[in-house]
Amino acid sequence: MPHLNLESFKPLTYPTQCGEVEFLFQADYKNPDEGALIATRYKGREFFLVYKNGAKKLLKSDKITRPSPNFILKHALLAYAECSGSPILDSNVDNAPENTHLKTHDALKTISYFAENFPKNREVRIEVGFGSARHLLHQAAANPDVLFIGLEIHKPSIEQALKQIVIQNITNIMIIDYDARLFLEFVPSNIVGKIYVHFPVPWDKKPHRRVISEAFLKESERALRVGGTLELRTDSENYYRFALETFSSPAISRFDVRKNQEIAIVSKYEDRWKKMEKNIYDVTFTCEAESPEPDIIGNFTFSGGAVDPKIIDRLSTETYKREWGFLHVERTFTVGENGSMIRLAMGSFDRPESTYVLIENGAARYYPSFPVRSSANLQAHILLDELIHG
Ligand SMILES: C[S@@+](CC[C@H](N)C(=O)[O-])C[C@H]1O[C@@H](n2cnc3c(N)ncnc32)[C@H](O)[C@@H]1O
Repeated sequence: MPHLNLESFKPLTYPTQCGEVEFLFQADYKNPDEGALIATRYKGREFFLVYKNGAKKLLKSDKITRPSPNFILKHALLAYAECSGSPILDSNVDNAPENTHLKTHDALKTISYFAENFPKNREVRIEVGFGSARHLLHQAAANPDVLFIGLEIHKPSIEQALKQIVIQNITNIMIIDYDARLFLEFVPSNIVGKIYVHFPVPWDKKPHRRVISEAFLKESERALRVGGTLELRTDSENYYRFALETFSSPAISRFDVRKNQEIAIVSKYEDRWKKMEKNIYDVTFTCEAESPEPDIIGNFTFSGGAVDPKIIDRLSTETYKREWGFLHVERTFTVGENGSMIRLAMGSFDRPESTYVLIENGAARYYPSFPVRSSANLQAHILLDELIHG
């Protein structure tokens, strides 16, 4: 993770512009000696830099709002140090200019792109955790009429894929840096031809983090068109057994199992397992029925009426558990003289979302972007709205 180790941290006067980078405001931890978040805008992305005041004085990215590609973050870190006059002791941030491959691509999309206007004019295929992107690139080149959506959460893999998309001049791939477990809720019903889940992380010690789950399967079934398939390929005996159990629960669809089946393109992982002579399992789920469109109503605006800052402090001690999921205020911050900010975890237990709510002049809003518009997040929002308005 790119970071700077500073000799001393010097705050800015906000808002301020430093070249093309804007620094908008600073949110201090409740104990300001711990550090602060710095709201930053660059190349159309808004995110927080984090200053951590410990044995070292570190300036790095906030995990929740971290921008992609990495160039944006690196540039913002260096801009902060330069404009504030904070001397850098050491860092792992190079001063490399923006990668020209990344500059010209428009394959990288945000979740709001899909949430607002999901492309529906052609068959969609989704690859979950594309890694080296060998399979994704191969499939896209072989099926030019199909739109491929690649989901990944590992930034270097995303940058690699974007580079290859430009080099190979591929126009039918969209990449998104997003958790696959959250993404499917945004996909309209009955438009997906295939969902590939190849060699997912087995998470044997933390099975709740697995991509495959009953909820994922339900959403896949809704998004798939009749005859569409969800293809799990794994070398993990445990994951295979877990998938069999999970795939057995829905009543209306069927699945097939194959062992050591050859496919057209072999991924880096598959290469490795083959050399080790491991068994490779395919579990393929086929959708057999049309699904209705999802019925998610509501939005993420807060009702009017001033928010009492004292309530924010009280909220931070509790986790509110409900049948749809939970709401938990993880941290509170102060912003300037009268503002505050909270960091929340919310939504469903197996797909929690972390987000920030900024409170200025008694009015609350999510910052820098709305949570994902899932039914559990909307429920959590309704609860939060009630709580902060007493
Ligand atoms: C073991 S690698 C396999 C990569 C590739 N499919 C292959 O066969 O070579 C698993 C990939 O899934 C990604 N991943 C893990 N959890 C994910 C999630 N919830 N959403 C999207 N990608 C995820 C990881 O970052 C990693 O690149």
